[in-house]
Amino acid sequence: MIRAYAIDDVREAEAATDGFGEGELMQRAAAGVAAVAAARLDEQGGERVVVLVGSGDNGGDALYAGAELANDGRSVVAVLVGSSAHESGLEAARSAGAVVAEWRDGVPAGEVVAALADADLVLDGVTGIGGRPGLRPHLLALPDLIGDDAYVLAVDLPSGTDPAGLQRSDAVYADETVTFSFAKPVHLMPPTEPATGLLTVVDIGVAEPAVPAVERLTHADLPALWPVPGPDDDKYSRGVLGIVSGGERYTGAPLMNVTAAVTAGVGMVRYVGPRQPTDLLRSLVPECVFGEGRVQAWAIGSGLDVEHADDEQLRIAREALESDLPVLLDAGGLDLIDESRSAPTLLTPHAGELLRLARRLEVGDLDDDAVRRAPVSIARLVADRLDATVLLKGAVTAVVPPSASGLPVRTQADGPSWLSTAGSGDVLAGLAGALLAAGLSPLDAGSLAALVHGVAADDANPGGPVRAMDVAHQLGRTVARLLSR
Ligand SMILES: NC(=O)C1=CN([C@@H]2O[C@H](COP(=O)(O)OP(=O)(O)OC[C@H]3O[C@@H](n4cnc5c(N)ncnc54)[C@H](O)[C@@H]3O)[C@@H](O)[C@H]2O)[C@@H](O)CC1
Ligand SMILES: Nc1ncnc2c1ncn2[C@@H]1O[C@H](COP(=O)(O)OP(=O)(O)O)[C@@H](O)[C@H]1O
Repeated sequence: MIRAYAIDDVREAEAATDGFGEGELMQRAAAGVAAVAAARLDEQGGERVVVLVGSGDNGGDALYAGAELANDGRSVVAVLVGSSAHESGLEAARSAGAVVAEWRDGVPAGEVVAALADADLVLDGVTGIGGRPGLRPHLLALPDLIGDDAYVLAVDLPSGTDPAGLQRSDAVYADETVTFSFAKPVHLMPPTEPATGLLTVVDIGVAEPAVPAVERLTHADLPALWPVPGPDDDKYSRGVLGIVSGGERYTGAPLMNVTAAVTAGVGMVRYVGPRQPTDLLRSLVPECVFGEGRVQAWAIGSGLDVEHADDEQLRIAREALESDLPVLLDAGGLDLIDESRSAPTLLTPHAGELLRLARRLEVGDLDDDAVRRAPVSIARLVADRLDATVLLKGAVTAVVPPSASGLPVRTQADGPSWLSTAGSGDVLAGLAGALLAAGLSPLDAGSLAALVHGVAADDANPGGPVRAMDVAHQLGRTVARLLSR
């Protein structure tokens, strides 16, 4: 498990660390950054370094790291971009032979433009965990001034990104980010992770705070969470999943749901739907059984058009929502909920579905861009209103439990972009539903399903396009591979 901690808790942990007062932590941080920078320069055979220096301690780290690189004989230009700069760091960089330039406002001088264009490595120390989201107006041009061949190494976080990872903003996009002692939310959250690049954690001796704000499952977490059957299990004890999905119009969604659940090893699937998808399932997924019966969880809504749905589907879906069984609601099924349930509930919208749901629930005054700007915050508003866990799909999928649970957000970024293809959300719903039926909590079922779904997409066709049905067919082999690690 990768864990990231809220910024206030990070500050508290730093303040409680021995040596905090004497700037010792900054020296350790700078030494870690300099070591990574030197390694990357050696790998590329480069030696021209530009250090971007903001007004806070992040700029101090970058200056001391720049001083070490200059002492090692690299050519270093320190560009001061804030209203002030860390004094002793600046002194160290100057004494080591770094050239110091200023770009505090307006357009940069020619020497700054040339240094950025020619740099082999840009050390980004404009903002750290004390930064406000966004780049100052004069720095908006910065990303375009950095040469295409430069390796951008961010100190603690890519400048401009929201340290809490909640808001999307203008930012530097790094190839790699060196952070200290443990991850911060910015490195794992949907709007900010893409700017982080490779994440390298350097231990500077700060102890991990007690409670994480964000978690990420890794492959190594799967064996402890995956429901592996024992000799006393039968199909009922392993979990029966009821699926209400599809219709005469969307006949494919039930095929993806059911195939995914069956391939992932559910005890049994009972499908409820009209004639055509039922006939298709009878011939294509013979393991499936049909009609009502006892289940341990429901997955409702993939390819379900509530306005034109078959009466029996709607009746059973409504009864499921009133029951004390776990329910997953996907796609059209999200139209069926408007108040909290007493049983575990997992909602699996993509961004458009989340916006529609949030507007229907009137959780805030939301413009069209609201979910793109602050995805996890909107998911949280819905989670709190419905006392449900919201799994917001995307390149970085966030599984957001209600605040009252006290549980951290989980985010997963395991799938290739090839996974953004029609039907892949239906596969995820069947897979997560199978895990709910096996007794996992919405947070575990959602995050584990997102992990396996993403890894299976890559396993199905490494490095190339993948169709949703191939992801569904791959799930069992991927689970076996991860269990045998
Ligand atoms: N506190 C500690 O013990 C340690 C801190 N370290 C470093 O210190 C950093 C935190 O330092 P600070 O609290 O000074 O925070 P920052 O370095 O993020 O600087 C905050 C200052 O930057 C300016 N600023 C804020 N938002 C800005 C924006 N969007 N654009 C331009 N300038 C902006 C403001 O003047 C603000 O006061 C960490 O990220 C890490 O790099 C490390 O030295 C390790 C130890
Ligand atoms: N750029 C991306 N990289 C990786 N995975 C992605 C990306 N975009 C979307 N996904 C994943 O693809 C799936 C798409 O689901 P969804 O939009 O519901 O599709 P559908 O409704 O067609 O089944 C989700 O699991 C989502 O997390």
